[in-house]
Amino acid sequence: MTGCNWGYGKEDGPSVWHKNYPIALGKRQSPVDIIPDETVRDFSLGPIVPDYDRCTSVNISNNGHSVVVEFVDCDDRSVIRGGPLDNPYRLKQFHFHWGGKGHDGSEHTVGGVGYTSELHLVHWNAIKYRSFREASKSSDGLAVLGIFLETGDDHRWLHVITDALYMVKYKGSVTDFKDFNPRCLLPSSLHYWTYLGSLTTPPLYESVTWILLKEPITVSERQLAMFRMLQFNAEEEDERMRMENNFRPPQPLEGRTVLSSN
Ligand SMILES: NS(=O)(=O)c1cc(F)ccc1F
Ligand SMILES: [Zn+2]
Repeated sequence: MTGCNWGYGKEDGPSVWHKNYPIALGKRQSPVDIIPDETVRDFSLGPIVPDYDRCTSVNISNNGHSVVVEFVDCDDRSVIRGGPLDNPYRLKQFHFHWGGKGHDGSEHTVGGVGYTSELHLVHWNAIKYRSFREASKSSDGLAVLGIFLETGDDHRWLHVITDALYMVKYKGSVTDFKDFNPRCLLPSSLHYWTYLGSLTTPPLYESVTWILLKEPITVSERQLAMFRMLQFNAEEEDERMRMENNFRPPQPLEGRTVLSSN
């Protein structure tokens, strides 16, 4: 598979991904609409424990679909454990999904209502698998911690990320991004919903244990607008396309149960 044949436009967006990625029509696809009254309280679900204090961020990049911050994942220096997870999962990267000006852009919705944006912290099961690539193809290979963003006051730490966005305006750009600890992006409560799902972009592998925090974090419209100055296209491409609405809409639950921590 050379190059990237999918996007978020009319011709290459989520409604046609199934043509090249038939798993898009599968039984454990993500995102989903979470209906709180239909979630099941599971008292055996312990707290989720993100342990990022020895994390090593490396760079920030524009991959033509989102802005991504990558971490050193050659050992267990930053992991998430507990909750529905049987093993610690290593932090690999985080990225965002967002909408257009004045429009929601989260992937998961709650009671049919979307948030302005959604942050995904992507982790992989290095106990059972030897690489992220191998884990990403395995049913218990990945754990993604999802955090909703709502608009309000400036987020005290998000500026560290938005200040770097001008350096990665175009697809394929990457720049150093050291000493960033994503702990500062977590809300105060770690209460969560969890369910078994998939990557929300091609290849859409059904390998993700989703852990969605119930409490959103607050960012300002001005901070969010900075994400929209990114572009889907590379610098040398003629067609300039603002990076926004890079989210997949909710997919059928297909009989899955969403569990609630409490
Ligand atoms: N949006 S996502 O967290 O499901 C995701 C994470 C990856 F590492 C790769 C593809 C993805 F779609
Ligand atoms: Zn994502």
